[in-house]
Amino acid sequence: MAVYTQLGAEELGSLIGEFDVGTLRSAKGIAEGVSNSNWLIETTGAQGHEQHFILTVYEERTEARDLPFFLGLMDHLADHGCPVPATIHDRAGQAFREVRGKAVALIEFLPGVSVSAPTAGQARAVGGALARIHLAGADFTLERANGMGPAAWQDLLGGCGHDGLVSIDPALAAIVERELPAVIAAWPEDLPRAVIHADLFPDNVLMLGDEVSGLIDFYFACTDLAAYDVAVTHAAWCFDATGSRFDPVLSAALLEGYQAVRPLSGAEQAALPLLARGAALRFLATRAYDWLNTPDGALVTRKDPMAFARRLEFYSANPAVFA
Ligand SMILES: Nc1ncnc2c1ncn2[C@@H]1O[C@H](COP(=O)(O)OP(=O)(O)O)[C@@H](O)[C@H]1O
Ligand SMILES: N[C@@H](CCOP(=O)(O)O)C(=O)O
Repeated sequence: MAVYTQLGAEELGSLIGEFDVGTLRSAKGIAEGVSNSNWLIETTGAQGHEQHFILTVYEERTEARDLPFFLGLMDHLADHGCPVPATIHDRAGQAFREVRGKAVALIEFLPGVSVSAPTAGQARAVGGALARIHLAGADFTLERANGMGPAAWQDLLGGCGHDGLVSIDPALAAIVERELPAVIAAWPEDLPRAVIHADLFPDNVLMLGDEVSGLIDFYFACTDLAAYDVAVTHAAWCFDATGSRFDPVLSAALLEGYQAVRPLSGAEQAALPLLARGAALRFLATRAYDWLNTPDGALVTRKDPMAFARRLEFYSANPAVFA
């Protein structure tokens, strides 16, 4: 359930009144998502034709100081023809406002559904869409460091401690103690950089058939290695939900789709096995930390860290999947 901030009808109505989108007709809380509060908003529309939007109230995991980067990037990519929702600016031209001390933005609604069992055609389309945002972001002027890079994995997994990891699964501490130092020691710094999404899981992609109609949830976007984003997307799309079964057909399709738009250099290709181990560690780290630190009864559903420990083991044992 992702509506943490309750807003009354009057409050929503006056908030919508700050934008040139007509008046509020309905507001439905959206259950999907974990980080922020989202509503599907319907208005009478500025020209009298009904319109739909997403209203997002940014909760504690999204820093307001990062919003000019995230929302500016979404506008930039939308302007460059990528299937990314643009921000609706208020009458004063601002991309976000404040309500109850929290930042809030009105965002273009895009059609489509998030798939749970992707086809090869869908994986190919996602690879292509990822490559297009990497290219289109090249002239985006803002930069943001990756707050979920190797130093954060170390902090988060260190914060779990050996015993905490063992309490999640008896094998987990040994996997982390073997993989984390090895991946960090070999982490490349000299590969091409881009503005990356950094969290392009199936739930952050809207699809209509085999077409990508929306890339959403840019709230981990940052400036980092383009090939690392390929590795994150590979880890997110090419396994079953438990991380137990790798799908070589999806893998080939995703990589082909990406390379048809932005071919990887030899150095990027050679780094993919290591970058994929890093991607698996990144999601293992946040999931393990949340597993141990989310209070019982919290609204957020904890995600299984072992699903990424299994991916990590797979990538470590099978570097040839990227050959
Ligand atoms: N621009 C959009 N167009 C259509 N649906 C959207 C849009 N943005 C978000 N959604 C819907 O809201 C849900 C939650 O959004 P998301 O940004 O993933 O939240 P969170 O940051 O909390 O994970 C998505 O799964 C999707 O169903
Ligand atoms: N994709 C991450 C969790 C981040 O949640 P999101 O809803 O903001 O994409 C994971 O699966 O661990």
